[in-house]
Amino acid sequence: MRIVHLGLGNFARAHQFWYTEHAPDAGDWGVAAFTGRRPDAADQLRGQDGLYSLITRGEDREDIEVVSAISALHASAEHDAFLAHLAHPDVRVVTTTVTEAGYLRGADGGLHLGDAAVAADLAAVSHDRGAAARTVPVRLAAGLDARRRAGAGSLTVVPCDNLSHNGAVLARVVLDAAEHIDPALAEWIGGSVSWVTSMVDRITPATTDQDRADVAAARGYVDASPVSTEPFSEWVLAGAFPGGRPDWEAAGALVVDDVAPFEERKLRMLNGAHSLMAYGASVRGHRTVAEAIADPVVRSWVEEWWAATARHLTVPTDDYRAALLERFSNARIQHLLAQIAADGSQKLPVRVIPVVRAELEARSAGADGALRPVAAWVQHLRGHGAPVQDAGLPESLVTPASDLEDAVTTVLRHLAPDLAAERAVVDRVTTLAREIA
Ligand SMILES: NC(=O)c1ccc[n+]([C@@H]2O[C@H](COP(=O)([O-])OP(=O)(O)OC[C@H]3O[C@@H](n4cnc5c(N)ncnc54)[C@H](O)[C@@H]3O)[C@@H](O)[C@H]2O)c1
Ligand SMILES: O=P(O)(O)OC[C@@H](O)[C@@H](O)[C@H](O)[C@H](O)CO
Repeated sequence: MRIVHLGLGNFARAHQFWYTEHAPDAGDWGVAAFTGRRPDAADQLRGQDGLYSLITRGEDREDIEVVSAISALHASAEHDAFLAHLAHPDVRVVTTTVTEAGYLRGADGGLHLGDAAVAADLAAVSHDRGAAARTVPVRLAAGLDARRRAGAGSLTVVPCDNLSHNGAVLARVVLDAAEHIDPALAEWIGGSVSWVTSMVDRITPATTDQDRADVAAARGYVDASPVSTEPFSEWVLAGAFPGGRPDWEAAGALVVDDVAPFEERKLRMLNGAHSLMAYGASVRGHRTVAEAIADPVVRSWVEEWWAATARHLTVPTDDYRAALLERFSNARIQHLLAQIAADGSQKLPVRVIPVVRAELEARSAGADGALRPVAAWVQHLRGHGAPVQDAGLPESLVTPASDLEDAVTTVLRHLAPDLAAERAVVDRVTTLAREIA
């Protein structure tokens, strides 16, 4: 085993594990996969030796393949096993898919020291290096400490969540944790750990009973935990791998000097449109992305959002937009808006607000395409459409004011205080919110 993965979810199984499976040197690697929080995913896959069926659903054909990249399965609570893997010199790469919320950043981008779980983990690990830690930044810092003490050598960490500059983001929170535990650990990490930034893309919904039934019907075996995904897949990485890596490029990954232009386009155009639909289209009674994009009103909102984002990107967007429309319209992918709606407080500030600012700066009259996702989020927080699931939501936004304009002001104050002070912006968001619900 030479890769350790944190956050055994569907996306890792459709994406990073798939690339590892299809690398020509796959046999030299193998993944020790840990769940992010609950043990369920490991329990389910243990019953089938880590094997699972990947269903690729295109508009007009479906394929099923069995992926065998997982070599060991662990629940997140198996902290001793995590420390042992990280202390082993064979392990060269750590990957993560723990959602945006799992990085536990504070307002300044550093580790959220005020978070109760972070504080408890730091206290425990500072006192006893082997103590169980639950939060990702402290788990990783503790694992790196085990590696340092074992003299197991350098390591590369590759975050695979939808976050801009995810390598730097993860480095910062882990280094903050390390500094707190032992400044010498932070110094060792600075010299021995490489943080790779990666842009990941493959639409992968949660598993349904239909997925299980489809595998049983097509293959004649029971898979408790298949994954269904789309044919499209992209992985763009930048950074050093001093200890080596699978030949992911041979499986289609792209290694570049700068991920930023790919990342910005994807996060804004794809994930931004997803967020807009999750909040705005669920209010109109739609359940899935395919249903939402088939609604001409929603489609016009998405087109307007794309036009706003495209005006401020440095890479071409025409083909990308056309491909996105096709991907969103793939009705065989049952991507639930309620799933995408989670954790908006982590997403809007990075996906939507920069576009709002750029639009307001560039076009003094109106910026509806960029402001609509904010208006839709306000209505979501007020109880319209998909249910709110957002552990990081600040107290002030849990129950926004019943008066719409007051709610808009409160939300804007949180997202961009300067904009909350601009009458024209508050009025426009209020009008757009009224049109949505
Ligand atoms: N599903 C997709 O289409 C897709 C595509 C690109 C990127 N991603 C990225 O992958 C992430 C996971 O998506 P998924 O489809 O695998 O979801 P999933 O629900 O199947 O898995 C989520 C994983 O994250 C872990 N997790 C959740 N919150 C955590 C926390 N606070 N701390 C530690 N671990 C935590 C869970 O335990 C689980 O292992 C997304 O949030 C996104 O950043 C997903
Ligand atoms: O939780 P998010 O918003 O980061 O992601 C939800 C979906 O937009 C996301 O999973 C996309 O399907 C994915 O990013 C496609 O590559």
